[in-house]
Amino acid sequence: MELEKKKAAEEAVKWVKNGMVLGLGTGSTVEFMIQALAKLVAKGLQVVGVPSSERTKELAGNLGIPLTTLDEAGILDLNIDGADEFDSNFRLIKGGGGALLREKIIAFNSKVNLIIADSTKQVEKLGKFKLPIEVIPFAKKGVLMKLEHMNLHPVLRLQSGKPFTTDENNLVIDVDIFAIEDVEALNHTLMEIPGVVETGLFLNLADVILMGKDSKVLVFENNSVQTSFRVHTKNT
Ligand SMILES: O=C(CO)[C@H](O)[C@H](O)COP(=O)(O)O
Repeated sequence: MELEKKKAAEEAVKWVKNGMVLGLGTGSTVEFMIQALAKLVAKGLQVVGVPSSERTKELAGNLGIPLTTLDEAGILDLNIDGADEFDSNFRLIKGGGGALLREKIIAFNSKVNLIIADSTKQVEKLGKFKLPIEVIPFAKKGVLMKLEHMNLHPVLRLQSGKPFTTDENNLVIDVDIFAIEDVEALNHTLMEIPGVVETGLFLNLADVILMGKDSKVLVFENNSVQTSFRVHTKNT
């Protein structure tokens, strides 16, 4: 899978043009992209990036990619991010790395959202991967009870035995949505629970998905909302 991630990441930087303001996602696939981007920057490409996490900020900064904030940047030209799952309607589950809130804010503020993924991320039905939900600590107990009541089998995410905290100092609760048919309605319901800040369901946001498949990269373009894929195969 590492090769597929790297292939997709290397294809993604071909979308970057001189002068662009870029959203920089989070995760191992994005890290391959940041390494490829840093090489182009070292050769003279002029871009500025808005990192979606402290982890990405550190890596991109260390590799010499000029960075700014979303406040400074405004609307971004191109956002490149990974995904934990995607389906044929370009709906994503994200947040495996816990950066879903900033990632979704960046995606919403970007002209084009390019998703890079290995082939294990393509699913017929969303939900084998648990859906992350970012929650304000004060609301933890009530949100857990509500999610339990909704039969979503919530689990508070832990790290080294302690509650995992996001870059925005919130908690993450992972839920099982595999039995859910209408994820749009689910997302709406989840967002109405007081204390829920954001969910890892990225709906109507992905424009293009570059999926590494063996030594190739498949390009899925979302020309209109909720249409099936147009697929081109590129040998890279
Ligand atoms: O949403 C994310 C982080 O919050 C990542 O994009 C997602 O977890 C995929 O990660 P990876 O590229 O390591 O498989």
